[in-house]
Amino acid sequence: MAAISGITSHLSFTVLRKLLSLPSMLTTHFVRSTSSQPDLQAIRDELEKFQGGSVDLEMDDQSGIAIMMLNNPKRLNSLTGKMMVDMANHITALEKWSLGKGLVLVGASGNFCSGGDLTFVRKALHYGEEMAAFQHDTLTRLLNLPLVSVALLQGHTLGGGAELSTACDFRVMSSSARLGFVQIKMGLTTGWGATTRLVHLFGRQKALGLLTSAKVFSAEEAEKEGLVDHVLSYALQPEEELSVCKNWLASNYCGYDADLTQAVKSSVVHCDLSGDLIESLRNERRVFGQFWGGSAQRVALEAKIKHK
Ligand SMILES: CC[C@H](C(=O)O)C(=O)SCCNC(=O)CCNC(=O)[C@H](O)C(C)(C)COP(=O)(O)OP(=O)(O)OC[C@H]1O[C@@H](n2cnc3c(N)ncnc32)[C@H](O)[C@@H]1OP(=O)(O)O
Repeated sequence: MAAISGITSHLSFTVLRKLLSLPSMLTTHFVRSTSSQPDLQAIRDELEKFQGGSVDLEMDDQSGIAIMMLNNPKRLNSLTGKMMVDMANHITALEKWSLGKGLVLVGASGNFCSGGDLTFVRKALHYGEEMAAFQHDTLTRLLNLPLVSVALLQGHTLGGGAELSTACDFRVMSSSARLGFVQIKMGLTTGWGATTRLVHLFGRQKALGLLTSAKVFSAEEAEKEGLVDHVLSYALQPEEELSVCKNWLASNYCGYDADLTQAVKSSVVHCDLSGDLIESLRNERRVFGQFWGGSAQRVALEAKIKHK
């Protein structure tokens, strides 16, 4: 959304926005359908019946970085209903993790995720909008976690797997991996919110191209298109790539106190969601006031840091 300066422009924008009743691009709360409010608890109970695989979470208080692993390797980590519920539960735990700074979303056995588990998909053809409602809520919460998140794309990242990758702040890709939004080839549009996130991430034209072409990108092509933030060296083995990705996250984006890292991410999310510059600046001032004169600032001043 183009930057708007000045109070008057802002007021006219706010009025225009209300007149056009433009929906905010992303919301902190699950986007409620006009027809009814999905009962997420009932959907959770139903999805849980579709067993297979798991999503596992390791939270390392020492480093402040958690690893969330999609664990259905015989089926290339495609997601069953039970795995969707596992992921939602882990995100609830991460929302409360006071020592958290970062999250790596990875698939087991050197493969990210090849989308919805087609056995689950075939059994749940009556349950599409409910599944989508649950996944929209989960992936919006994932994207808005007060942590810096990165998806490690190895092997195949297809369909819903590609959608999962858009619900992280960054994407790191293995040099031999492939990434594609193939839903249109499956007779579908996106079911887990990626259309909204792709337009927000890359703009309308690029989002439209990704979704209508169903192109499957190599790592080199994905990097050239700006779809991923870093491509790993060819020399690495799959098991080495997770450790390299965790170090990439730690050294680039999780080098400072957890409370500061969480405050910065939360302010970025607040601005992104509010679509109201005055409100966002008000929130930013409130957060700034929490740290000004605090211990971290006093230690930094004492250290006479030179930012060379
Ligand atoms: C909202 C979600 C969205 C939707 O529902 O609309 C979707 O994500 S739909 C699913 C989109 N994904 C796919 O269509 C991927 C289908 N699979 C493939 O294209 C290939 O498996 C590929 C390219 C990922 C890998 O091919 P390769 O030849 O290297 O391996 P295999 O095909 O032999 O796969 C190994 C093993 O994994 C099983 N598998 C792979 N993907 C899925 C999946 N999505 N669901 C369930 N099982 C999957 C595959 O069947 C093989 O198992 P096997 O027992 O040997 O048959």
